[in-house]
Amino acid sequence: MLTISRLSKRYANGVKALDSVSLSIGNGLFGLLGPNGAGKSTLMRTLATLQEPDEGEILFDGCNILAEPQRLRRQLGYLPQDFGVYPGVPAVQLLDHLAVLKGLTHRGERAEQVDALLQLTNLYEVRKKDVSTFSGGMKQRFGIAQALLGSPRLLIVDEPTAGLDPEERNRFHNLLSEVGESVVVILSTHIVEDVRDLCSKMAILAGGQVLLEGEPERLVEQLEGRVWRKTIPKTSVADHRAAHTVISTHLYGGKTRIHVLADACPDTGFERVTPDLEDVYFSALPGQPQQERAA
Ligand SMILES: Nc1ncnc2c1ncn2[C@@H]1O[C@H](COP(=O)(O)OP(=O)(O)OP(=O)(O)O)[C@@H](O)[C@H]1O
Repeated sequence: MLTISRLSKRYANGVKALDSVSLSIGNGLFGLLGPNGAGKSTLMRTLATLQEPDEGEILFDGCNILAEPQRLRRQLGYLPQDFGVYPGVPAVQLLDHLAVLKGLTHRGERAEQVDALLQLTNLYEVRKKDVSTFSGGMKQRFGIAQALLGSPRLLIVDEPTAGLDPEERNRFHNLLSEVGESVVVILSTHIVEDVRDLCSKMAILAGGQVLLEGEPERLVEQLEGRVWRKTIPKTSVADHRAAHTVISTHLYGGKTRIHVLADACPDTGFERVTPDLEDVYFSALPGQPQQERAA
């Protein structure tokens, strides 16, 4: 169990990246969803003990990780948003090197674990290839392999699917959900589908604050019957925003579709739709209704 209490962080330039964040995270996959600049990476780096908060407390299975970072590091796997690889080094060799850095000193055990992780991430066939030549998806799978070295109990993955094509994202999702059966996984993302497909618990972070927290299905249920859709000319978007609680706009077949939150039919031409997690996400965000849904 990971318990985060009143975590705050202000950078030297005055930006308050975390503003009294409190969360309780149990086993399974936890999705931390938020737009760019929400504070997700700051929170991930803080949990990974790479930077310190100004205030707050983090307990992992009762251990205060800010006071004893080394205890957490022994149980931690971390896939940062950007990670570099040494050029000219085959995957198997790089993974072995990272395993040594992670404290796997027994050569035989290390080789066994490196092979098993290359198999798990479907990279065994390309293990002799230079990691710097890998595609984005292969690199991310390699990133998960290195994060799983040493059998961590807490796995932190920061925006792992950004830039992946649908097939690779799907493959990555399958891999994460397999891994999530045995460890606590925190997945930070700005992609709603990542959370919808994978996570049994989630929180929405924006402006350094937790706006909403719960089970995705329950959160969607709370919007049941209250989301309305209309296709409108682009020129009347502003009028609709002035008149209704527009939670999102998106283009569909070249036309503008809006989603509106209302307890009863807002106006002529609206049809009730089954809410989805994007509706939850956009209705929770401050600054709406400027949000644009992905098509
Ligand atoms: N080292 C830093 N110094 C100053 N400001 C920073 C620093 N790192 C992040 N910030 C600012 O803190 C806020 C939160 O950034 P953070 O990277 O944690 O958000 P994020 O949700 O991960 O966003 P993204 O998806 O764009 O990475 C942003 O306004 C960002 O510009």
